[in-house]
Amino acid sequence: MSVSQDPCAKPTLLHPDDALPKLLQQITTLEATEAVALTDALGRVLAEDLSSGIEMPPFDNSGMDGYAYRFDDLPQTGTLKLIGRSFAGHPFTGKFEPGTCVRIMTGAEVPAGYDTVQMQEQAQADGDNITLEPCKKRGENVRLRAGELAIGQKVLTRGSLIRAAEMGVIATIGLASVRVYRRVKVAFFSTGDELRPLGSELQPGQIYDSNRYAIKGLLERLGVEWLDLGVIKDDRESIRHAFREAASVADMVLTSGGVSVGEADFTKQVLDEEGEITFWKLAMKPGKPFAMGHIGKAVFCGLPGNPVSTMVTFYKLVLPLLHKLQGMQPVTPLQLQATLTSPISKKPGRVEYQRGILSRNADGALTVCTTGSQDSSQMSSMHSANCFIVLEQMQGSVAADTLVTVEPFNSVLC
Ligand SMILES: Nc1nc2c(c(=O)[nH]1)N[C@H]1C(S)=C(S)[C@@H](COP(=O)(O)OP(=O)(O)OC[C@H]3O[C@@H](n4cnc5c(N)ncnc54)[C@H](O)[C@@H]3O)O[C@H]1N2
Ligand code: MOO
Repeated sequence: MSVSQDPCAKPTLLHPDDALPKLLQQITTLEATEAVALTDALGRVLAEDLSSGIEMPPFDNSGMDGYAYRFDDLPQTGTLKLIGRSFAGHPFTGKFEPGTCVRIMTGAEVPAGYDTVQMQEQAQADGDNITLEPCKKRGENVRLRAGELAIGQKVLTRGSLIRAAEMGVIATIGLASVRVYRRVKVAFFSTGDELRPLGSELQPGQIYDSNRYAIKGLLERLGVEWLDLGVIKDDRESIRHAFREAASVADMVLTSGGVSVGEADFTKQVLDEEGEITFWKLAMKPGKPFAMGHIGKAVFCGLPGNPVSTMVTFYKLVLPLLHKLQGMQPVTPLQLQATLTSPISKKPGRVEYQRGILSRNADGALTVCTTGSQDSSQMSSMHSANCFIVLEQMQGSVAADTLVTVEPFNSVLC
């Protein structure tokens, strides 16, 4: 039995994995950088390599609340004489003496001469006489000076996204400010005479403009600066005006709708006149009519109007472009294998990013099912998903119990 081909697939259309490097070649990272206080750096991209100017930890310190002692003094003695205390921020000021110990707290400096810490649960105190269960090895419960970082050791590289962990790393080495790339500016608008603002009453043939809100959500998650130009009528001059305004302020102009072949699909046509379309259509579903180019100094990305196509092309194509524009190191999506719990219907021809729900079954194995109808007009299929099920270009339908590739959503979509 012959398998019918996806009628939207053409042999000339590129696989998204082959298209992406070509799209990325058209992106030049922003040159401008700025110094920001660490408190304002979350979500920004580091524009410099960072090396540590200090040793971390800066002194030998205890990993437990207990007693610091010299390893060689036990087990011969068993009982040691307590001669002082070392608390975090209040080091012991006395001098080491053989056969003694010092009461010590977690993070407090291990005084010179002592090399091991026994936790207090393994100790018995009788006044100043401390009987310790000997530690198994020298250095137990001691965090050595420079054990984590030496002076000059690189801690973060240029292009790192500053998340909570990087905030912590930067603070660890004592930097109150860092140099980051300036924020990318993105202007976006929706096109379509059928689109109505939220809160208005729908007349026959009209729908609400949902894509602009999804795009705004994606851009906010990314931490870029954005300008929402609203809904633009399916009219050449209105679209032309919107393009000019967007390109005058933004590094990237994003549109939704009007990139297919319909008679009112003016986005691509106007951009052809005002700038240049350098790429159009690829072998992916949803998202085939994605267009890219430039207008003035701004990069142009034309997202297909079907709501799911808008979100998927943003996530799979625009996101890596924005990452490069803002200087971020490329991110390779995490892919896992999971067992499909119900069959999937697919025609060979395009790579499909079906919306999936990834979970673990009672045996702890990863399983996945689709969110139901995969029509690209149904935004709700994105809402209930937590991953894409990635089905390769020439693959046909997939039976239940087959292992499939899944890509869990990252924080931009979650
Ligand atoms: N003859 C062909 N028709 C279509 C093709 C094709 O190759 N040949 N491609 C189909 C594919 S695939 C897609 S995806 C869509 C993309 O079309 P456009 O980018 O031109 O988008 P529109 O025609 O303007 O709208 C498509 C669809 O999406 C709804 N829409 C548009 N904008 C919004 C919005 N902001 N919020 C909510 N919904 C929106 C619009 O009402 C349409 O239903 O073309 C196929 N057609
Ligand atoms: O690619 Mo369209 O995005 O199939 O709906």
